[in-house]
Amino acid sequence: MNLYSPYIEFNRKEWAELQEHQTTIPLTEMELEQLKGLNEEVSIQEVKDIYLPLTHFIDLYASVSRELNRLTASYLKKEAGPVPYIIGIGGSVAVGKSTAARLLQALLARGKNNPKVDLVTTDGFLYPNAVLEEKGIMNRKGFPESYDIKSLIQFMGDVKSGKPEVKAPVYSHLAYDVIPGEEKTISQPDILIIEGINVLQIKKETPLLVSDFFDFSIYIDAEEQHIRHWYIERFKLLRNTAFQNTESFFHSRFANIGEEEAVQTASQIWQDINAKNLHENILPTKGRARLILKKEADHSIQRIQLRKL
Ligand SMILES: Nc1ncnc2c1ncn2[C@@H]1O[C@H](COP(=O)(O)OP(=O)(O)O)[C@@H](O)[C@H]1O
Ligand SMILES: CC(C)(COP(=O)(O)O)[C@@H](O)C(=O)NCCC(=O)O
Repeated sequence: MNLYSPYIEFNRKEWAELQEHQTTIPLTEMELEQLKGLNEEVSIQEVKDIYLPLTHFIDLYASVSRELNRLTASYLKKEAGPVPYIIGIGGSVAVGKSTAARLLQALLARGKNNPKVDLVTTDGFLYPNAVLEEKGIMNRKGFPESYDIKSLIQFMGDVKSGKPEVKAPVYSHLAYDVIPGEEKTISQPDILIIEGINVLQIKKETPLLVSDFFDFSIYIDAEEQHIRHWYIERFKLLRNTAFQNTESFFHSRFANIGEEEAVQTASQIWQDINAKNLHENILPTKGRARLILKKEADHSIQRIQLRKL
């Protein structure tokens, strides 16, 4: 290992072995099966080797952060109030952010004192399709200009300040749009996970960045060829499920297309929109994450990089 690298690097085996020194009771077989139901995609081995050590590591950081908040309040003689520990998860479209976020939420909620763990995705802060159409940027959904970044920053500030009830708009992959009037209420969680392709981006128009509110950040990385394949597979899955729903934005266009045409369509959308966004706006944010999880073709995480500070 390069002693002067900004990262501490682990291969899968080294990371999994961190778990052996844990005193916390490991997941029971029944809990693992329950998690499988929640995250049918992630293998139990992946939970044991990667996500359990990650959960314990984040737990450690969160408990030190809580102690620092307590000591600060005591020194300043000011009651700090509840300050959520905020974890950001970034990475490409279809790299596995929401799958990892759901699993991490379930595992962290099992921690000492059963912390309240909420999960929000930045998709909800996309402008509605009507606005994207009006701005002529429907083909740039997911690019920085397609988000109401000021509302997202306001949301982050309200949550971090411990406001009792903070509302986040909700995006539907079925409708392919923000759901009018639908909101998710965040009520002083102990931990908030916020996942999205833009969580580590630097925007010049806002004095603060989304990541200024983070206590920890993760970038899920993979070779583009793998992510493209995962995107196409997800599109095919959606075609056979969500797109069959007449409510789906894509129903009329994609519900009855053949497999070959579905692959061609997904490949074109990937190339024209998501790959361009990955190169221009998402991959450049990888170095800002505290932890980089590198996936291989089968979604298994084989390399973990922890930025020293
Ligand atoms: N660990 C995993 N094992 C197997 N499949 C996965 C895993 N993580 C994600 N996937 C699959 O990859 C695709 C993209 O995952 P998703 O969580 O939707 O990505 P994102 O939220 O980054 O867009 C989905 O079809 C999902 O089922
Ligand atoms: C809404 C999204 C920007 C969010 O990305 P994700 O949650 O998939 O990481 C993306 O799924 C998307 O819709 N991109 C536009 C091009 C496309 O239809 O894939």
